[in-house]
Parts: sequence; C-alpha cells; structure tokens
Amino acid sequence: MAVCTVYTVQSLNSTCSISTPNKTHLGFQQKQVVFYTSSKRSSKRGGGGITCAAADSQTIVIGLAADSGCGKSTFMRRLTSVFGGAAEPPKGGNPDSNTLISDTTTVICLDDYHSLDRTGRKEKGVTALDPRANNFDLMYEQVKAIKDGIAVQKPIYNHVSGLLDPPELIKPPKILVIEGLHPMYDKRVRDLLDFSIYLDISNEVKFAWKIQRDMAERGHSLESIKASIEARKPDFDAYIDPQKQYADAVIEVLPTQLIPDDNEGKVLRVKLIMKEGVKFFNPVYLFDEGSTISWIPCGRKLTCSYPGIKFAYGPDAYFSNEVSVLEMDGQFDRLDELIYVESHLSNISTKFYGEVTQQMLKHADFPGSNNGTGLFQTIVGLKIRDLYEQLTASRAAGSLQATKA
Ligand SMILES: Nc1ncnc2c1ncn2[C@@H]1O[C@H](COP(=O)(O)OP(=O)(O)OP(=O)(O)O)[C@@H](O)[C@H]1O
Ligand SMILES: O=C(CO)[C@H](O)[C@H](O)COP(=O)(O)O
Repeated sequence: MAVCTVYTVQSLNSTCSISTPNKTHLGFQQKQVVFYTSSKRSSKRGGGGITCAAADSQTIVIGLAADSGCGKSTFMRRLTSVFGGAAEPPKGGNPDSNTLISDTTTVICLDDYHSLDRTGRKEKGVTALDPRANNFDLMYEQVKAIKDGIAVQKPIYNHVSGLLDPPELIKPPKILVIEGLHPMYDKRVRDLLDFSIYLDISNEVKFAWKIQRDMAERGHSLESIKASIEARKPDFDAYIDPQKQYADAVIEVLPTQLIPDDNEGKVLRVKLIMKEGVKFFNPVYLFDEGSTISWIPCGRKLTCSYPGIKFAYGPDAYFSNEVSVLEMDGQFDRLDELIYVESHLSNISTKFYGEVTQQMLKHADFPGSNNGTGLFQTIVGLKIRDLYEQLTASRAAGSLQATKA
C-alpha cells in the first residue's frame, strides 16, 4: 500500500528536492509537498531528505561549446578573471580533475560525461564527439540539480589515463559554466542554459593552433595531428558544429582578409555574432546601433604595422536569427592603445572607463591578446557578468514581491 508523507517546506520561494535511495532530485517550488512511497519507510529514514535553495541564490548556467584545442580554457581564464579571483581545481581532490572553482564560478568540463572510456571508444569504433560515447541523461540530471541548488557527485574523465575515475562533489556555485563538446546538443540540457557561447574556429586556424600546441607542448608529429583532425571531422560536422545555431553569442575565427592569399594563419579576422532579443543581453555596437559601419582606426591614435586593423559592425541574419555582428581583422601593436578602440564601442558592460583595456593588459600573455579573439572573449566575459547581475537582481525582486503578496 502506498504511504503518503506530507512535508511542509519552511521557506517560500525555495527550490527544493527530495532524495531517496531510489529516486533523486525532484525539483519543485511550492510550500507543501505530498510524497508517496511504496513502503512504510519514509524517505528520511531511507537515507534521503529534503534540500532547499533560496530562489534568489539559484545557480546561473552558462554553456560554452567548442571542439578540443579551440581556446575554451583560455576563454575560461578570461571569464573568471572578470569576476575576480583565480580558478583552481577542487582542493584535496583528484589531481586530474577537469573542474575549476573560483569564488563565483565553477567550470565543469563535459568530457566528464563520457560514458565510454578511451578503450571503450576504440573497441566500439566511436569518437568522443559521438553522442553514443556520452551520457546525456546524467548530464541533464546533474546540471538541473546544480541549477536547483543541489550538490551532485559528478564523474571524472581522466585525460591522463583515459579512464573514468571515481566521482567528485560539485556544490552549487553562483555561476556554473559547462564547457566542452556538447553543452547545446541535448535539448533538455540546452533549455537549462541562461546564456550560451560557441567558439567557431575555422579549419585553417584550428589546424595552426593544434600544430602550435600539440607539436610544441605535447610532442605529437605533424602527420598524427593531421590524421586526428581528419578522423574527427565527420563527427565534428554532424554533432558539434550544428550547436552554433543555438548560441546566444558566437566567436568566429577566420584567416585574415588583409593579406591576399595568406596561409600563415597568424593574423586573424574575428567576428562576434550576437543574437538580438536575448533577455539581459544587449549586443555591443560600434558608433551607431543598427547601422552598417566599416572603420580603420589606424592613424594618429592607434599604431598599426602591416597589414593594419579593420573593424566592421552591422545587423545580419544567422541561422534565421536576427543578429548584430562586430568584426575585427588584424592585430594590435600596442595593447595600451586599445583604449582608443574601447572608447568607440558601446554596450560593453564595463564598470569603469577602460575596463576592457585593463583586462586585456592584465592577461597580455594569454593567447590571442593582440587580436579579436582576446578582445571579444573579454567583452563576452563582461556581458556574462552583467547578465548574472541583472538575472540575480530580477530574481531577488521577484522573491520580494512574492513574500509581500
Ligand atoms: N586566441 C588564440 N590565439 C592563438 N592561439 C590560441 C588562441 N586560443 C587558443 N590558442 C591555441 O590553442 C591551444 C589550445 O587552447 P586552449 O587550451 O584554451 O583550448 P581548449 O579548447 O581548452 O583545449 P582542450 O579542450 O583540448 O583542452 C593553446 O595552447 C594555443 O596554442
Ligand atoms: O574531444 C575531446 C574533448 O576534450 C577529447 O578528445 C575527448 O574528451 C577524449 O579525450 P582523450 O583524447 O584524452 O581520451
């Protein structure tokens, strides 16, 4: 016979969950809960319980999608720096953990949801990009739980051994960033995202970066790098690349158009594609919102050596979405002069004049600091801070209203 247990949740406007040995993480938002069990044992005595998190302290979830070696870690370092404080792996945990925790943010790597380890993938003949090598049910359940204020035991994929290690505890942070190959692949996970970013690195540039890192830092041969890129391409095209249609912001990195037939890949043309109509996200603009602008800032106020710098801005369409696109081709000679460019950009969500330039100077040694990749990653970091502040303010206002009612 079913036993009915009634729990009264103390605080209004809380997001709560019941956990039992058999079923976990049932999110609900109400004052009183009727909980049915199939035996006389109540959920509390069975090792479960109720957990509640105040609605105005709910975790905000950001998704960052990109292929491996496309600058996700660099972007994350810029983002956590905007919030202040350094991001570190969980203290006293697995030294091969992929997680980075700072005061405000926790970054989890979605590689941790690989369901097949390196040997398993080899035996089945699938790549890590293939959805069959990943556990989207668990990814959804755990991201939802964290968003609802509930800590989870997240698995760890060990990139050193290629094995799945024992799980680590992830407590709900203010901002959870899920970065990796598939943050927007599964609709259930996608719907949990408060903001999403896709790093779209063209094949030519991806190849140049992979060579730079994997040859110089990891001792791979040119042939093996080429072979790995080729082997991943069909699955990249099928499962990773299509996610960009869902992103609120896309940073697209292309070879320069300033040097005819350039094949060195050192000078880059970078586009920041920003979706219109996203709540709490106002796209950045150059000079005049909604106009089409082309701007060469080189001259008296900005030092430019060959091939110079060119900016462009204007409205466009991207996968049938209305977007604004800001583009920078070329690279800066002197980072301190970036203030001149910054002063012509609007809606950059800075807290003081020159904050973009200050952030760029602070991390001048990060890859991409002299071009549009670093500039746009920094701006997106500031936009995420702004979105976080607006979202939390609106939730707090909502809670206050509900308490008064
Ligand atoms: N903006 C950039 N400009 C030039 N090179 C870059 C840039 N971003 C990244 N790279 C190059 O790509 C390499 C990989 O960058 P990063 O580690 O940030 O990528 P990732 O997506 O986190 O990689 P993985 O998923 O494989 O860990 C860097 O070592 C660097 O060589
Ligand atoms: O695409 C990747 C994302 O980082 C990796 O290749 C994938 O996670 C498998 O890792 P490894 O090559 O270490 O077994």
